[in-house]
Amino acid sequence: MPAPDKFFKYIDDNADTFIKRLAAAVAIPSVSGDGTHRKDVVAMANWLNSELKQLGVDTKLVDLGKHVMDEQELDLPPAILGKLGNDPNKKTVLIYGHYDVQPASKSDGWDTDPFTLVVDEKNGRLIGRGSTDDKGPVLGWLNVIQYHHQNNIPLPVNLICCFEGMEESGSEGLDDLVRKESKKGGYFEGTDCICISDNYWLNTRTPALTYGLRGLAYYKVTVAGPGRDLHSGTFGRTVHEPMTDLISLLGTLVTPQGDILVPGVDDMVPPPDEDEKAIYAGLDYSIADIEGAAGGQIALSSDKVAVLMGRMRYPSLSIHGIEGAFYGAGGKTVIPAKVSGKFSIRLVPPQTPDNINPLVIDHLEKAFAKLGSKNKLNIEAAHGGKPWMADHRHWNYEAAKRATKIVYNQDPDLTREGGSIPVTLTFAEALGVNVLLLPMGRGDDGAHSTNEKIDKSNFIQGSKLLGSYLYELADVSK
Ligand SMILES: NCC(=O)N[C@@H](Cc1c[nH]cn1)C(=O)O
Ligand SMILES: [Zn+2]
Ligand SMILES: [Zn+2]
Repeated sequence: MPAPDKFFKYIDDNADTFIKRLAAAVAIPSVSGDGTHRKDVVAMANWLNSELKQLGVDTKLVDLGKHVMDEQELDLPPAILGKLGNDPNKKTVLIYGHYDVQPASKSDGWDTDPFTLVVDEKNGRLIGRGSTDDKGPVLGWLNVIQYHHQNNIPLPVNLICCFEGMEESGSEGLDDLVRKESKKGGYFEGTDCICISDNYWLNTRTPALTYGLRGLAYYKVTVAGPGRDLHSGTFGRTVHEPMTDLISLLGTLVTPQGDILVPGVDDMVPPPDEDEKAIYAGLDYSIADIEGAAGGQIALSSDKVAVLMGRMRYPSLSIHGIEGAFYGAGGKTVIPAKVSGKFSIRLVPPQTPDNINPLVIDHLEKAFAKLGSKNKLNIEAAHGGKPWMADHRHWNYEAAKRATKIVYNQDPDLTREGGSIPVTLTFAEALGVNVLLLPMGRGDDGAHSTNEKIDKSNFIQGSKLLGSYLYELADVSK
């Protein structure tokens, strides 16, 4: 049975209430990558847990232990596990999402306070950190549950929830929990399929289902030498400068055209055949889409297939920042004593952090040796995850295709995502079931960026899509 009309009407009628709930979630600055915000991440867990409980979900908070971040030992935020329904005649779907967010501050270039949801009625946008990644989609599930709870209607499937607060910082602690709870007698036992809403459409007009994610290998490379920051007038051309060494090293990693210079990394990936290229050629996508989403006319190629393959089926290396460098206003003439460059590589099959790390470390050590510097080099392979691919001909995808057609009256694009959600592969391997990525937001939402938004229509239609997917799941033959 498809989702009833009164479900769709309920979502439309309650849009303002749902937006208020999203505003309350955005107001909690649950930045997992900044230790000073850890109490906020925990506050967000408590808030979400309490909302779920009020909607009749049987939840528990799971302590994931401690970890060290920036030389400080911190409690990991809890995972929230929940169950709704336990009917042996229904399918059981596990939904995953995250309640932590990327850092954001007005000084990064936001037009408004990132933690105050701005309802831009003129453009139909809800602007705030986490609006699309991933508080909006997580609350989309709550919107669906609320309709059933308030109307005393059972869900068409049994639901198991797993929400975490460390996704943006390597999902620490979660893999062990997923493996433990996937065993016989564990919390996730009986799961038939998984749905994750934590990525984006390719463009701004075509809904998508996603069957692949790139993996990630994240690095911190530190160069240190002087005992303290130095005056460049007194010490310039007198000592080996850490910043100069680091810039030289970072310059050996990738070309401005995106080719990865670490020997062996690009070569590991087999070239596409003509059939695969035809898949990319058939996607509803243009150079204007990528340039619109990037906010500049800066695409690496004017060939749509080349650009899509760069995002979906090739690795990429990005340099993110330099810790310890002078970056403020004014012209401070300092030689920083210790600087750390941060970069990451998005991985595609058959690449994994285990087979990429030795190549990167070997390359950096050789490049540093060539500099002839007396400074010291330290290389840290920080968090990472393997790439993931799923079978998009599976009934889980069929249910989502039908739901998309019902809600949007369109067939979805079938995409591979350039980003990473490392726990996806852990779920797939530990439970041995199909995983579907069902994005809610658009390609120009600006996740991780300034002025992150979700369109109001995507939040509302996306909530309908999640609900409709559950009804189609109940119907589809296994
Ligand atoms: N929406 C998924 C997402 O944004 N994932 C992050 C994961 C990550 C890893 N390190 C920091 N964040 C991504 O960057 O792809
Ligand atoms: Zn993210
Ligand atoms: Zn996310």
